[in-house]
Amino acid sequence: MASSTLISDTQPWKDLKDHVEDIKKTHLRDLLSNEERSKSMTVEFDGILLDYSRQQATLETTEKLFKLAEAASLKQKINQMYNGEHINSTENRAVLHVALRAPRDAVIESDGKNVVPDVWNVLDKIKEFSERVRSGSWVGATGKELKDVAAIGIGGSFLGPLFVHTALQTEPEAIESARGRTLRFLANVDPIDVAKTITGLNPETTLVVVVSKTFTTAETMLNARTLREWIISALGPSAVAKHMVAVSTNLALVEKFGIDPNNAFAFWDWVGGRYSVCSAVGEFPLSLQYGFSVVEKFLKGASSIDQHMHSEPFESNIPVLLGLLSVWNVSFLGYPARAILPYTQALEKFAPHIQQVSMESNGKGVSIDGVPLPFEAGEIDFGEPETNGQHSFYQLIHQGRVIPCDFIGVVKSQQPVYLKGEVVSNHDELMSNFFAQPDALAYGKTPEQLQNENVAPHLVSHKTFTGNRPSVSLLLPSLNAYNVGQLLAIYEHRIAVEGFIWGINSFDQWGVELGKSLATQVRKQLNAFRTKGEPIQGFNFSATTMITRYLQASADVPADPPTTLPQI
Ligand SMILES: O=P(O)(O)OC[C@H]1O[C@](O)(CO)[C@@H](O)[C@@H]1O
Repeated sequence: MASSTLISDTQPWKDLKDHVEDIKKTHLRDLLSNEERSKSMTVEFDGILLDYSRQQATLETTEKLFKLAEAASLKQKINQMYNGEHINSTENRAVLHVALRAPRDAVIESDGKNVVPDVWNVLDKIKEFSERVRSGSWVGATGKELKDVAAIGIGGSFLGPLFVHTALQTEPEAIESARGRTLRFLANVDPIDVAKTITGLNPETTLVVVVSKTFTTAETMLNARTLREWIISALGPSAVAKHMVAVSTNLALVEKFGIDPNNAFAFWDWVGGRYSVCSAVGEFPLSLQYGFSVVEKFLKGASSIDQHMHSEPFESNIPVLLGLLSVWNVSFLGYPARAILPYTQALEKFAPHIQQVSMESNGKGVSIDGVPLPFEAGEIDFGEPETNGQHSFYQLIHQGRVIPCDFIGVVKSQQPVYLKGEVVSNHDELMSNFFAQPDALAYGKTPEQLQNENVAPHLVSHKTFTGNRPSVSLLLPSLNAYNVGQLLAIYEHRIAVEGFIWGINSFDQWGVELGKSLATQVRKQLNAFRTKGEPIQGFNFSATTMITRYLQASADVPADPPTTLPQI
């Protein structure tokens, strides 16, 4: 274990700690009356507007945060990431998701090799293969076109692609290019998810894409074997070659599974699972559904933010500002959560994706050198598309705990609706809430205001809003593939910035291992009980009782059952 300095031991960290007292004396109501301050807290880049004037921060706070960035060597760490250094030190890997969306002529090196040509070889192969499937020149075992895709994968091999797919499903250009096609995702090992995925699909017209970086993830491999059985039982074993393809870094295991490695799409160990949506993990299924040209726009949007993140001074660098402010909220103001509130249904799956990117990256208890952190790192992320959340958890956000909020709005709706005679269009109605909520949180409502409104005295405290609740607002010009790419990259980089400041490794995930290995022990015992009647042993009283109860109550499950697939 090394003994490098923790960021909390540095003077800028201590200065910020002291500064909290000054900030506690302020109220957003007053801070927002300073127009100069507000003006300097808006940033615009490539059509995106960030307004962070509703943060509990003054210009002094941001100055101090920039000093903290300096103490954390933020610039050097960003450069190390872009230069392909092995910043994921516990796995001895580079972190180069930026190379996945770099222009064809860019040079990004990892271990002395420019990786961009490899990236584009795979992208070209994705383009070529998806065009063959989409044009009907690659057909299934019975000669029928493959109109439907079932992508099997979990975690980073699922959440990012699902978020992008959901965002594009209602986008006019994407709708046109996806006409007549279906893309579904199978993630959960729960057989109900298998049933939901294959319901209404015909094996004859379905292409199954197995997406797994390692090709060993228990859930994904069982689901892959299940859909292989679904194909084989309908079309025979030889159909697998036509109906199953893969995305993985482990091409040897792909072949062992029975998928022709020529029909596999590679990526590399320098792509973290949760940062892999721009690799074949997302690009291949999305390209099958929407065509490569749509996917390429998504990559270009992400690339634009990559360049901004790399070269823009911190004062106007959107991901850096967002990252620093998150650290301020979590580590100094003591707000452990963050609500992600997109005012567009198309971003329905954005918060679930960011939950993994953020919580798997920054949910760490030790520094990158293995030193226990004397402060909390990471955020609890949650969110809903609005205005649904307003009718669900906003009560707590307004009058209960303080939860810093990300308001994400879009200028032009993907699907505008105008009704003659209505006061505003449907999108204006939605956006009225986007503009109102941040101020409601910031200003609140005082007892004096309520008294002036003649509110009954016994209700005044119930109707009081303390305000002073921080948020940031991001306004996107529209939500096409390009903007979706921008949004993804902003959050990926913001989360990396937070980790760089906290001095943790945001690119490993050892915390997911323990539960997996305990499940392996349970799996063995379930099998031993069902096949040989062996008693449950090696667990504590609680687990033994629960497992035994489960097994006894499902004793009708045969020891060696015939293959059974969902019947819906
Ligand atoms: O792509 P794979 O190797 O199947 O892994 C899936 C997911 O499992 C994890 O390792 C742990 O949940 C994630 O980091 C990863 O995205």
